[in-house]
Amino acid sequence: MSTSDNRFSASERHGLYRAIRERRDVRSQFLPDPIPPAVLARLLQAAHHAPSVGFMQPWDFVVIESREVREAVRAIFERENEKAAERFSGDKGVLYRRLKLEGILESPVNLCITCDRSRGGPHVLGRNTILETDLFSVCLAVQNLWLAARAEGVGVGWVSILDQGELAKTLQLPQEVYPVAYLCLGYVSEFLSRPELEAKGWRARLPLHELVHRDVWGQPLEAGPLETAIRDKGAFDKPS
Ligand SMILES: Cc1cc2c(cc1C)N(C[C@H](O)[C@H](O)[C@H](O)COP(=O)(O)O)c1[nH]c(=O)[nH]c(=O)c1N2
Repeated sequence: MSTSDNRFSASERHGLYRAIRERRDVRSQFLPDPIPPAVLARLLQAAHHAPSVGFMQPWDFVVIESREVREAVRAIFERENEKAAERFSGDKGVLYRRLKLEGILESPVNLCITCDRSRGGPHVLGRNTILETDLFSVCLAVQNLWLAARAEGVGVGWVSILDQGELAKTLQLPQEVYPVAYLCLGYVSEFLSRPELEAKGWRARLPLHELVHRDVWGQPLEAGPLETAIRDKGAFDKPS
């Protein structure tokens, strides 16, 4: 049996890597067109198939279409964003204030993915030592949904400039349920070819080879096949 017997076909692999490469955080390009229920259901299924600590599946999905609720969340954003802007001074502050960092009202659907920290009882397999693993699991659900959405042509924007207590109150979350991700979803006029924060000069993608260490932190990868392959960006853009 060859090592590649379990591989996806070339076109399936291309599709998966394409979704990873071309997934974007969307804020400005939302169209008002509704997302058909079958499409939204597939995205929720993708999220629900994420790995989770002890198979805890700690997530719930609050699907928000109500204008009133979205306006309340938008007001929380406005307050928090004003505070955030004050943390950046000079040119950075000017640039920050120019950035659009949410599409709460422009997108047709908002989705809050939560973590029920009490699900499955007090002792969850795998969560005894690292308590945050339930929150990590919810982040994986978010990423599954984000990638599936890209494949469906649906844009997703994560809004984290929110006071979590106020958000929980607005969404009437129970005490033990924590709002991990507030997402804006909708079809888009375009997916930008690179991160908007990079295009607008906020921050660039770091070179991967500088982030890969050998055996212990700080020990760079020596020149060799792995280092060469990592530097060959084309291999990721066009996987064989
Ligand atoms: C946990 C978390 C929280 C946020 C984000 C992401 C994640 C993972 N991002 C999106 C973020 O800015 C974006 O992913 C990067 O700029 C990279 O761009 P692409 O996602 O590749 O388009 C984000 N974007 C934004 O405009 N407002 C926000 O509040 C947040 N919050």
